[in-house]
Amino acid sequence: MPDSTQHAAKILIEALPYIQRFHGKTIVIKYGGNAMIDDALKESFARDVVMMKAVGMNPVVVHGGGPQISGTLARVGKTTEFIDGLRVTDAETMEVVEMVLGGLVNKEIVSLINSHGGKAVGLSGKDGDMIRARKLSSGKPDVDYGHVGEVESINSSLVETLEAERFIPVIAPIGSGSDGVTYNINADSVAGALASKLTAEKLVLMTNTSGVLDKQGRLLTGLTAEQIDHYKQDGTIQGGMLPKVDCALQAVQAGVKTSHIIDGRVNHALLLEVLTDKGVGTLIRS
Ligand SMILES: Nc1ncnc2c1ncn2[C@@H]1O[C@H](COP(=O)(O)OP(=O)(O)O)[C@@H](O)[C@H]1O
Ligand SMILES: CC(=O)N[C@@H](CCC(=O)OP(=O)(O)O)C(=O)O
Repeated sequence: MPDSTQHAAKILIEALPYIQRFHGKTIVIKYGGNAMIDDALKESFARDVVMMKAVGMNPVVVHGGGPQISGTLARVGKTTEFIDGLRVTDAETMEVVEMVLGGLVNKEIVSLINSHGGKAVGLSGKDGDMIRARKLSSGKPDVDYGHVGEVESINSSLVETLEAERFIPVIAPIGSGSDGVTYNINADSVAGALASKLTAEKLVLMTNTSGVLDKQGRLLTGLTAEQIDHYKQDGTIQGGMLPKVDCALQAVQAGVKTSHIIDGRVNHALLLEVLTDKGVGTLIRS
């Protein structure tokens, strides 16, 4: 056998148990804005999602786009502020967030997946009344996040219908309040809540670090609830990593089998995580 055929056969043999184990199972993937760095990586992500669907898994994509929102705000001369990893969102910022996430970023991902042979459908949490949100309180008297929301409830019937028809849902993290107000929700939180609602097999959060790192920059390959608490208190975990570990933990506590924080800057990181036993990031257990 030529070397390349042997190599492909070896990969397939390694992947087979995972393909069987995850057949028909839902895997919620959070694709962070920081992992959408260049065209080659975006292509690799789209190929991985299509491949997962082709072998019988049900990938559901929730995307971010924080850097893309910040870029557009800067172009229109608007400053933006993050507190504990969340963007303080006034009414004008909310309009930009909805345009960038629900429009540009969502449709770019849908097009990429479709150009690789998938059948992606782009949605925001408003479609099918999927994400009911309420205003998020900062818990501090002097901090008002504005239009930042938290998930109140999820109606997953639209996602389930799409999955059953072999579509790949691609969801922008925007929700409506019962008061009709539009809310900007951190994409990690939406992915976690959706994974819990769907009792997904896995929640995979793709970001721009090799996983959760300790103070010396070493990868923490596994984290429990107690360790997360400890690393939050001593400041090891901060900023954008805070909503990530919180929702990853909530998801496993709600019945999702495993949550993973992985490096979206690595080619085919998603397939490596799902189809091999090479741990490529941080695994979070309840
Ligand atoms: N302990 C930690 N390990 C890794 N990254 C951390 C840690 N604490 C804070 N961070 C920060 O969290 C960032 C990831 O969050 P964020 O920028 O919101 O990414 P994304 O756009 O993928 O959601 C990392 O780039 C890093 O700056
Ligand atoms: C409330 C809040 O912070 N919302 C995020 C939504 C997008 C997001 O989560 O994007 P990433 O995953 O790329 O960071 C924001 O406005 O940036």
